[in-house]
Amino acid sequence: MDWITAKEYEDITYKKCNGVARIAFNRPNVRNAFRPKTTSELLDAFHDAQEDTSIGVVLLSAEGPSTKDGIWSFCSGGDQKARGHQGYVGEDGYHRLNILDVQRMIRFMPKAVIAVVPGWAVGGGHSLHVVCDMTLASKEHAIFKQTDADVTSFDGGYGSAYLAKMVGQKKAREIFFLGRNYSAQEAFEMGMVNAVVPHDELEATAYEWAQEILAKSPTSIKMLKFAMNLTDDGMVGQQVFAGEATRLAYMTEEATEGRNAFLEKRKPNFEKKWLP
Ligand SMILES: CC(C)(COP(=O)(O)OP(=O)(O)OC[C@H]1O[C@@H](n2cnc3c(N)ncnc32)[C@H](O)[C@@H]1OP(=O)(O)O)[C@@H](O)C(=O)NCCC(=O)NCCSC(=O)c1cc(O)c2ccccc2c1O
Repeated sequence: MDWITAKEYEDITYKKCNGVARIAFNRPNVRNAFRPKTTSELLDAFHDAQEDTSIGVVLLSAEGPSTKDGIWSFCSGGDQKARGHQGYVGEDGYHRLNILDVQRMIRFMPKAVIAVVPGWAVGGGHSLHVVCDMTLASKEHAIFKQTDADVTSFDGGYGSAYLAKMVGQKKAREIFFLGRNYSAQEAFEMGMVNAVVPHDELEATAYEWAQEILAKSPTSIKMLKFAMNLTDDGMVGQQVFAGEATRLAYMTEEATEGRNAFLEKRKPNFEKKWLP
């Protein structure tokens, strides 16, 4: 794989290769905890990947291991050192909970996003893997854990309610109420991980999965993602799906006729356009 750096950041790395974008947490010595700078950088990189028509799949991964103790992490959630009275405090002094913006970006972006989990996926880091379209986990090092109820910073949206749709209500409550550690294999068995992969093969496997998706029709992948989101996303899910339906409608003859009629100041002629 010939990854090319797309943009330099402080808290993340951002690379591209053959239709795949790889966005990776890069604070391994604090288990890849995120602070407002991290989330701003994530939003910027995800936005770039969304706009780039050569990119079809995004891998959300992590650099590592920690240079302090050699331990691998995906993300340990909000940086507790950056947490103030109302939320996480940015360099500008304002309090933010903007990881939820990142979740929505992943959820609503018209491209597949795969979480590549090389180690700890904890708290808000656990919620991030939940919101990604698929998850691949390191057989040796991935550990899934929910600490939200330990630190009074709970994700009442996708991180918990959507997780419950994924693994079942009883299991989701166990994950949040007990805050235990789960191995990649246990996470796979409960349905929140797609595959358990030997650590050395994790990144290559994620890239291969991305290449398989890239061979499919982009419109189909987008519409299928939004269709699967729709039932859980209420009116916003309908809006996102319907927006793409409108885009497809723009491509019809009748849309051209409607637009031309307006511009030519005449009545549109939709005769014989009532398709069965
Ligand atoms: C992840 C761990 C279970 C790993 O344990 P381990 O024993 O392997 O490592 P250490 O505990 O010794 O950590 C090494 C090193 O990293 C620092 N660190 C780890 N995690 C964080 C963190 N989240 N913030 C800051 N620093 C962290 C740790 O202090 C050590 O530093 P040294 O200087 O001492 O070397 C374990 O580390 C752990 O439990 N971490 C905390 C997990 C956690 O509670 N995360 C926050 C959950 S809440 C959250 O993420 C969240 C954020 C939001 O913005 C939300 C917004 C809206 C809704 C919900 C949100 C939300 O849930």
